[in-house]
Amino acid sequence: MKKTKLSLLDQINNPTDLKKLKRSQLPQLCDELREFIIETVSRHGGHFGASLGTVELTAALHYVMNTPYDQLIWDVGHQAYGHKILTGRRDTFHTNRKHKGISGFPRREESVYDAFGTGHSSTSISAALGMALAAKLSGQHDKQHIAVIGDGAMTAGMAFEALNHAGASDTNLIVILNDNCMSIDQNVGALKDYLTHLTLTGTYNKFRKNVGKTITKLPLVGERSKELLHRTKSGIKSMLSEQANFFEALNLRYFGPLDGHDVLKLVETLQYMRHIPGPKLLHVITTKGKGYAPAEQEKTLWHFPGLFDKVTGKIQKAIIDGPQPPKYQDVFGHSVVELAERNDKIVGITPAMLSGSSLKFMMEKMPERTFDVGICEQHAVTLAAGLATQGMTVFCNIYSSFMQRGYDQLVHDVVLQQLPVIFCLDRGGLVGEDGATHHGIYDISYSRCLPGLIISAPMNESELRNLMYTAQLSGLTQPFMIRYPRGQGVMPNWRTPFRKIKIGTGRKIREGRDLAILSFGHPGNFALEACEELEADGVNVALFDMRFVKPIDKHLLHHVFQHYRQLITVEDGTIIGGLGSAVLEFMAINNYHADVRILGVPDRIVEHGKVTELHKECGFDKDGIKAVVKEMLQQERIIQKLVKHESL
Ligand SMILES: Cc1ncc(C[n+]2csc(CCOP(=O)(O)OP(=O)(O)O)c2C)c(N)n1
Ligand SMILES: CC(=O)[C@@H](O)[C@H](O)COP(=O)(O)O
Ligand SMILES: [Mg+2]
Repeated sequence: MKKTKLSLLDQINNPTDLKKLKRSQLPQLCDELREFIIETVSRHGGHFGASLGTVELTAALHYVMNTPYDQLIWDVGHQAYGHKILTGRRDTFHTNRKHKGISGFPRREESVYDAFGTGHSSTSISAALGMALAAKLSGQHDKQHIAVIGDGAMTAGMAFEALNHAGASDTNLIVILNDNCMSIDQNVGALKDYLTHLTLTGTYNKFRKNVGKTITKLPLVGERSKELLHRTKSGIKSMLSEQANFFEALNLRYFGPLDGHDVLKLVETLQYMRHIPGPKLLHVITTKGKGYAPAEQEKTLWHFPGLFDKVTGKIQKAIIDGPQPPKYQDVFGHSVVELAERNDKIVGITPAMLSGSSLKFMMEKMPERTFDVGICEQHAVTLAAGLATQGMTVFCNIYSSFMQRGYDQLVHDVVLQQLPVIFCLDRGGLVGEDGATHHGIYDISYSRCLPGLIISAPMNESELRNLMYTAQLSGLTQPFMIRYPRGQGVMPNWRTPFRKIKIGTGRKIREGRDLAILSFGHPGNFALEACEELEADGVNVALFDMRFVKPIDKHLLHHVFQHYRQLITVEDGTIIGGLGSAVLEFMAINNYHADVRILGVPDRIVEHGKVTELHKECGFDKDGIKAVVKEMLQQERIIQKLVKHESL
């Protein structure tokens, strides 16, 4: 049987194999790598456009650099599929983001080639600089440290903090700025405009590089020639560019802008750069979704398209009968527009998640009152605080895990000044395939300890609307947090009339005799299903939706502890410091005694997988709740029998 010729990609199980290729073979390798990513993501899902945009850069980096000795860090990491495939994970790549499969982001524990775990943006330069300083202190002067960071990730404060330090540290650091003019949505801000200017006035750099090459051909006589070289170039720089290059102003040697899809040019440039000491920045221009027309044309949609037909470019839509409940994010997005249409003090803020949060609806309708601030959560929070001091009603929408980035601003700028900012924390709870970096499971804990912060979670879409409506009513004098999960709610007919909710009140969902469940947010629906199924087995369980974890409904808790000996709390968040802890605190303070089980996310790192798999794994899905009810009641029966026996 004719043996099919192995493709180049099939021959590459690590970068050592890659280095065996002739340079002239690299363009073909890139074509094969791009096709492999398209094929696999079309069938298995995952982030898409970003990895297509870095195919050539990935191949060039692993061809030139001595990975894993040289440290290579991928910022955000959603663009590292090519890196994973070339570093020994080609044959497991189909398990990407799947339960017990490889992660969708670089992970140190997954591969020696993953120098640093990423997932939240803008950490790469700091991490690479840390590694570079360690190498310098250990005398590893030949070691390279490369941070690949996008133009979106470069807008974050910590990227600038790192650049500020890098420019003052004489280390072997290469920052590669992958500039595709995109974040998830269009990139925003003055830096984006500057990079465009830099790209358009590329003359300076090309000319400087040619001058540089000519001079370096002169017989180098040590420092004298280097000094001459540097003086000549700085003279040229001031002559050619009316403004100094921003990065050079911070003392990073700037190279570029370079065509980020010209793999041979990238190889040549990286080889040249790796021999130049000190911090450097290579500015490459790429196209997000490169090589797959639909992804090049609709970059935001193809950032994360889901499954698709790679031939037709048709994205698969789940076919489910009957009316479907909306995504919570869309309920937020449409409801904030409804509220803003009747309250002109309302403004909206998102740190670079315009589409993800659905604040895009408000941007479309009232752009002058909607602010996409870039990947700048810290700035978003304090911007909101500033707006609130002037009487604006601010809906600041930040994914729960990304809010971790703005925690000090929440404490210092909002809570300590008791400013009435409304924080809508989307992706509150386990998120699924994005995994540990993106699970929004600490927000209940990290906010419950803050004085004067109202913390709420809707059980469904109608409740979300009512909480949003209540929060924006005039007279709010405290910060107000509303957290809700990724994905759909439970109400196809969700556009219910706004209704004011009394802050700090829970609500009884169903009566019960044997045991009471206290839920917070969307998991109340899992508990309701469990109660209804248990009813069929003659088990009669009460359900209360707490709705607020701060201020907690003390009246309701007194009622529950006075009528039930067994309680279960359910929340989509860590069990440390969440609703369950609040209930136990109340029980102790008021000297009640009951058998309380706390269901939620256990105190360990929860990886990636379908969100239903993770709910099951953590034990707070419908079946998990049912099992705990039965076990508790069984235990109660045994205790009752023992007590009865002893009394005879
Ligand atoms: C702290 C943080 N905020 C927001 C995000 C969500 N996010 C993931 S990728 C991305 C855009 C990144 O843009 P860029 O760095 O330019 O990479 P590109 O997708 O263009 O390759 C954003 C906002 C994140 N991962 N981390
Ligand atoms: C890479 C990244 O951080 C974002 O793309 C994130 O994965 C978006 O999450 P959602 O899909 O929940 O909007
Ligand atoms: Mg970008």
